[in-house]
Amino acid sequence: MLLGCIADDLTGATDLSLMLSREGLRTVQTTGLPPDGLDLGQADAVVVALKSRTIPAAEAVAQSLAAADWLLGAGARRLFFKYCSTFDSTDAGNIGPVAEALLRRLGADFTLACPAFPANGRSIYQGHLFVNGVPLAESSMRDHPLTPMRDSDLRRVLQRQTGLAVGHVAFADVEAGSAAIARAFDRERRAGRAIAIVDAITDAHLRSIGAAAADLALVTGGSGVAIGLPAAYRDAGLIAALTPPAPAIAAPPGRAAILAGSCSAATRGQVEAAIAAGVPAFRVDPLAIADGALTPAAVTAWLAAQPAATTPLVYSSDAPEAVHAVQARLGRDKAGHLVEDLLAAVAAALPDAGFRRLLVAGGETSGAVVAALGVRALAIGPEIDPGVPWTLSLSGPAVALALKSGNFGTPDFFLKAWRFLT
Ligand SMILES: Nc1ncnc2c1ncn2[C@@H]1O[C@H](COP(=O)(O)OP(=O)(O)O)[C@@H](O)[C@H]1O
Ligand SMILES: O=C(O)[C@@H](O)C(=O)COP(=O)(O)O
Repeated sequence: MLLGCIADDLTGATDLSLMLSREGLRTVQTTGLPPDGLDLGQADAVVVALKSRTIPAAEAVAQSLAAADWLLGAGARRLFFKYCSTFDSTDAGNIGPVAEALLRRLGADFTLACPAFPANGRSIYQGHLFVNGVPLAESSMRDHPLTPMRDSDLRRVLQRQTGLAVGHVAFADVEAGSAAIARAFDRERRAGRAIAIVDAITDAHLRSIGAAAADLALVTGGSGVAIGLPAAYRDAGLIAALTPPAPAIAAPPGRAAILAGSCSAATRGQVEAAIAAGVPAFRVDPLAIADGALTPAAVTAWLAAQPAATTPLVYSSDAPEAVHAVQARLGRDKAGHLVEDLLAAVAAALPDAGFRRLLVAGGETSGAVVAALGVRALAIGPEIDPGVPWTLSLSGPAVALALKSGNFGTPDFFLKAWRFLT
């Protein structure tokens, strides 16, 4: 293994795994620390998916260090810390504290931070993150249920999370190419800055950043900044060759269902489009879970009762005002856990009910679902949309899973995803 990756949520991990495998690294993804005896085969990269984005910072650090130790023990020569392309975090963490701890563990004094992902509309200019052309703090991310992002300047956001000095490599250096970026890294390092936000607007910028980062023991960012790493590692002689990804995966036969626990704008649009197209849909009301009126068994029974030719949808996705009202009644974390636990319990019952193809929307939601299913490792299959592949379970029940980041995918994602399965 060359590259050991630690992702702070599950959909982020599949996003990164897709990028690495598409660019030529043989990649295996695990949920939590790899299970004992997992055959890593010829893997060039292992991506460990944690569920550490919104847990207390000290726990996120401890889990990330445990993953780092496992990966380094298994031979990793470089580490990658994957967080969200919208930099999802709070002033308490967890991006700063985890990056800081990983640097210390590696004995390294410098890394970069770059969540840009142009294929999904995330770009960074003069340290500010834009989402589909809108400053982060004016995008729908300002109303995220768990990590509302109210400052677009990533230098300020990150500096509030860490005692290390945060630096910046700006557009002019990035546009000038990998040699200029490498010089800028040196400049930042000599100035005592340990983490530099790096501007990037295009994939070409990200490839230049990758080339300049081949020597860094730790890279941090979204999946976008991984685009240039495989070729850079090959050019640096760290791996012999790039390996093209497998073209398709054979999904286990069985029924299909969609579970959506994301309240992000893209998912809400996908829910609306699916309902408009006639997909049978069940709306989960968090208050009904809280007062015991809605149980996982009732939802599972509803799914099983839908016509076999349909792909039913269970969703809790709601508009920001409705989410705020629920959170005011139940508390933010309790509301989140009630919904996650219900969808996870439903998912756990689905393989035995004949459902073997599941599309899950939402990072936290996917983490809860995959844990409940008992799936510990995933093979990466074809891309549905940028950042979202089909995956196949390598442990636990045989299921095909599309784990969709809340804000990814075209409006018809819930309708078209099935076409990519064989
Ligand atoms: N109607 C709702 N009211 C309050 N919280 C909700 C509701 N629906 C889902 N949630 C919670 O919001 C969070 C969404 O996070 P996540 O699944 O990561 O989606 P995303 O990928 O969009 O960030 C989860 O904790 C989920 O349980
Ligand atoms: O980088 C990204 O945007 C995604 O890979 C990701 O991490 C998304 O997280 P969720 O929106 O919580 O699914």
